[in-house]
Amino acid sequence: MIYTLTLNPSVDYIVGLEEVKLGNLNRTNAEAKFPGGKGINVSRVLLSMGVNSVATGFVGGFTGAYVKECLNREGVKTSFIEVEEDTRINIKLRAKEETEINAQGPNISAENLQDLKREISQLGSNDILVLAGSIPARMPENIYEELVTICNEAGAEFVVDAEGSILKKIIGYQPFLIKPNHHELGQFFGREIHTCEEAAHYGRKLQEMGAKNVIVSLADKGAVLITGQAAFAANVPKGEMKSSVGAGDSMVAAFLGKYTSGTSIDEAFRYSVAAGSATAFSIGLGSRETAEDLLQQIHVTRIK
Ligand SMILES: Nc1ncnc2c1ncn2[C@@H]1O[C@H](COP(=O)(O)OP(=O)(O)OP(=O)(O)O)[C@@H](O)[C@H]1O
Ligand SMILES: O=P(O)(O)OC[C@@]1(O)O[C@H](CO)[C@@H](O)[C@@H]1O
Repeated sequence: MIYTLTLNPSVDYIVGLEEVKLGNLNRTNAEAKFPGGKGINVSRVLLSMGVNSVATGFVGGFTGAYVKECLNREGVKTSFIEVEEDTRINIKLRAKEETEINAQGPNISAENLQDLKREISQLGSNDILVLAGSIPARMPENIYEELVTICNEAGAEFVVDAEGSILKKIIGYQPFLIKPNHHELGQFFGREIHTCEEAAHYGRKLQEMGAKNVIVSLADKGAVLITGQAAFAANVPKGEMKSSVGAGDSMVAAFLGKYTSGTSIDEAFRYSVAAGSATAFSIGLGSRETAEDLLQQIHVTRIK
């Protein structure tokens, strides 16, 4: 079974404006809200592909109830731990540029944390845990290391989709997959990365440091996959960019969903790019139909 862990879920409030005028009253011309958080997005995309998963993490208050209710209504299985404070609301401004304001998240008590660790220690060798997104502000900073250690002890594979500073801490624990974007990869190595060739070079270093598979996304410039045996590059399809929120999560979901269903690794990668772009071309997560329509435009080439 695939489990997704979102330590810091959110209600994503997406608002459209012509222009953001700082220091003024701004009125929106469109708005939408979704259950958010990286692991939750992974579970929702998996479901759209017909792949079951269990979404776990901490939810609380009216916003937490909203997140849980939306997921349950869609059919995503959940096993959340209830916390006292409200799940955060993240604001995504869609004007000429995208601007995101992500909140810190609720307090997580020592008891909440113990419950989570107990849940993860129950995983087994047929399970994969996707740990994704930020750590709520008042949680221990080494929480990802603690959780992936429990995963390793339980014999479960794990995937991490989080900022470069978190990747640095967990890379040696041999994640099955990590998916930095080119900025995060650049932060990791203290340099700028602009091309698929550079991404493949530095992605290979992450694979040598412990990651079994590395996908580096470069937004509209393409993506690369580095495995123990080979490296592949893909172009991205053309389309109207609507909101990139969740595009990276869609890639993780589609790669895992396809690969664990027996699809070859390069084809799973091609599908992952299609799912990423389907989301980039949608408000909210892209549908399976949109991803499948885009597939034909995507070509994967072996580069090593
Ligand atoms: N302008 C674009 N045109 C086509 N596809 C895009 C575009 N921007 C993003 N994508 C798709 O989304 C994927 C992920 O984009 P990106 O590299 O920005 O990752 P990310 O920063 O992790 O995403 P997120 O915005 O979810 O954090 C890309 O590999 C691509 O498939
Ligand atoms: O603050 P974090 O946890 O880093 O990111 C949270 C978030 O921006 O990530 C998702 C998109 O990837 C959104 O649904 C959500 O609002």
